Amino acid sequence: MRAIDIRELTLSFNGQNLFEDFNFSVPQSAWTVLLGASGIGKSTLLRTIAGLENEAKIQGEIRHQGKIAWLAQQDSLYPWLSVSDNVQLLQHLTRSKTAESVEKARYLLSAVKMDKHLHKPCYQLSGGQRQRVALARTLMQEADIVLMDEPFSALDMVTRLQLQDLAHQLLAEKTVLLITHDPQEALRLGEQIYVLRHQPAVLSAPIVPPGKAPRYPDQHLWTLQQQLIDQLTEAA
Ligand SMILES: Nc1ncnc2c1ncn2[C@@H]1O[C@H](COP(=O)(O)OP(=O)(O)OP(=O)(O)O)[C@@H](O)[C@H]1O
Repeated sequence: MRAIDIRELTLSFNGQNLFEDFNFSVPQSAWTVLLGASGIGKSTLLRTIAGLENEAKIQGEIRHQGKIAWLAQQDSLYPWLSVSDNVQLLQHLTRSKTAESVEKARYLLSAVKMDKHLHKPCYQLSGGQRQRVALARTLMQEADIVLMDEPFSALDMVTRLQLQDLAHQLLAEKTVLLITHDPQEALRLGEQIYVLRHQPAVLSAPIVPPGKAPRYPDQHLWTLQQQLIDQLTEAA
């Protein structure tokens, strides 16, 4: 089953086609990863899928099954709101917090190991802690599809590995489309990995790493990583 289906997408800014007759589909309940050179159009594609791209000229068909949530590199938490209220942002903004939503936020914050910080304002958190809260907020939305735009890229390596594992565990049933610049992250988490190249953008053949995610580097993954790096280098 396809969760996202893009047919014959042509998308341009100021007459320049980033995508032309572009076809792409994302299977349900799996992690699909997109890599590609800076400026190729990855974030634009994600915004287009989410219906948030207002400035491009867009033709073609974009379908998705179910509700979409978004997790980005810039966590967009409200710095002066508490951790708990950031997770209940919708309820906070619409003044519809209930005992149930408070409990659910607490449960999700415990899942991301942030329940000790429920009442802290978010400006007091580290980058890794903020991304944990952002992940809990994404989970609070109970979306079927999670679009991730480099959510771990600003983190140190150890925190990044921890959050990759956590996100993978907590989003196991979801359809995830992840954008990253990191071939190793792609190979750790992806069930299918594509590289976007050229302008207008063209998709590579999918790379399907063996075994279950999250994976740990072995000889075969190193070889696949080199393959991805070669494709990215060729595209640069
Ligand atoms: N609103 C806009 N108006 C004009 N051009 C835009 C607009 N948004 C994006 N672009 C251009 O579209 C191209 C693709 O941008 P996009 O952010 O999608 O790239 P990307 O692959 O996500 O890059 P990066 O990896 O650096 O984040 C870039 O050349 C960018 O300048």
